[in-house]
Amino acid sequence: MTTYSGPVFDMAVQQFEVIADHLSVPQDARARLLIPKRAITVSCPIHRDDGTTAVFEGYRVQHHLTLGPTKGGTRFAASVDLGEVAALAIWMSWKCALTGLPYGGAKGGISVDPSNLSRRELEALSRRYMQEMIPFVGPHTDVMAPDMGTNEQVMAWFMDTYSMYQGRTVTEIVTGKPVSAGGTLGRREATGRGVAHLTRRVMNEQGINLNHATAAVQGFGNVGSIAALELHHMGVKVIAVSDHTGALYCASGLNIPELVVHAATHGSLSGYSSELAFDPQEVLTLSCDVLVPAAMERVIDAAVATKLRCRIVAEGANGPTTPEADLVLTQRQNEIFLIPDILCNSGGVVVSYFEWVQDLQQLFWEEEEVVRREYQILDRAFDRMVARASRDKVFNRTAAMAIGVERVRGAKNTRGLFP
Ligand SMILES: NC(=O)C1=CN([C@@H]2O[C@H](COP(=O)(O)OP(=O)(O)OC[C@H]3O[C@@H](n4cnc5c(N)ncnc54)[C@H](OP(=O)(O)O)[C@@H]3O)[C@@H](O)[C@H]2O)C=CC1
Ligand SMILES: O=C(O)CCC(=O)C(=O)O
Repeated sequence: MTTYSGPVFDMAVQQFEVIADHLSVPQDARARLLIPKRAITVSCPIHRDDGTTAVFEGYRVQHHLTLGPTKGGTRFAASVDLGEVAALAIWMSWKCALTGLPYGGAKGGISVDPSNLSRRELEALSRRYMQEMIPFVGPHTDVMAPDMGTNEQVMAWFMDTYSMYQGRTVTEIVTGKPVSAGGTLGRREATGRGVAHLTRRVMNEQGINLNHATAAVQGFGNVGSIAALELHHMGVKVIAVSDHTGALYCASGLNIPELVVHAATHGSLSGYSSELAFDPQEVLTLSCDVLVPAAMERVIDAAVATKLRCRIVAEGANGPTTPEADLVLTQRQNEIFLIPDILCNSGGVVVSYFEWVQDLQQLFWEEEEVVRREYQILDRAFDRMVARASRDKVFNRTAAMAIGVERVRGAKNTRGLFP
């Protein structure tokens, strides 16, 4: 029995069971690997601008502490609940283990639609959330970062709130901060950049000419917009993009640099062009070389997976593909190459790790070095996944997760029963 529930948590469990079966993990050892170590639920009251008081529920789940502090983003979205956050924390563990980072996984969030808050309300809520979390986080316990609905500014408020409590500046308490507040060069771009780097690698290995290739991107936030921009700079025609306000399509390729500026200025893709407007449902099943889901979980179900008309799925989002869709994609793996989320979007946490290391040492790197080291770690993890998939004759997600789960399991077994 567990306190966690919901479709996203169920999905994390289903995925884990596939890996546990593959690795022949005994039934009585599975809960120890899967069930999170700690879950914190807090209520965050704030004064609204109209003088009323509102209370928002916040969460933080720390999956395991076996390899070091826990690490993971903080999501502000209406969908957030304990089950979703727990699933995301579990996925962070496999991701950090796959890439060889000295972390367990964590994730947090507040059940709130941030677009309904003024900037003052957002600051009050961010500060209150961190204040409630102070007893449970720390640079060597649990280090937060951005995720959906949060950004560098929110991280700066988190860092400032924690630091005021400590009576000194503790930049290493969160990553994804602005460079002016102890952040690293290259973190804002890191996730999308990593998605594009791995996509280019697969295109090169599959003999797909980048200058003739097309891509469709769902989600135009931090991950989706940077992935689209990087692919555009590599010569790929990005023919469709979407956010929650709608989608845009242009067969000869969208002007991505202009769209990035539009989205930054207007807060969404809305209002860019009515002539290019397109059905958002169609973005995932467009005929293209690369599909980048970079928004929500569970958008590729079995029905969508059957209809996919791309050659590469580069999972920028966490958990965009359901286990039922994985069965379809396993059957279609000769046609469609999957770059699974825990590898594809891991550039974000890899550069967060660099930020934490730089903050601890107070020694800062050039952006070139950040990017070079990011790609080196991604390439190594990619090589390991491909070798494992070929050795065990399994789907890419199974191979990537098996490496992650195995590393956590190995560390737990070596340390003994209790960590
Ligand atoms: N930020 C990071 O470093 C990392 C993020 N991720 C994952 O990447 C995904 C995106 O995160 P991030 O880019 O940071 O989040 P953002 O909040 O910056 O952007 C999310 C984007 O998704 C869009 N969106 C939301 N719902 C829908 C929908 N139903 N259809 C189409 N678009 C939608 C949003 O639109 P709108 O703005 O209009 O609401 C926005 O463009 C998440 O799964 C996150 O967990 C993974 C690794 C690291
Ligand atoms: O940068 C980090 O620490 C975590 C990023 C994140 O939340 C993720 O990879 O899903």
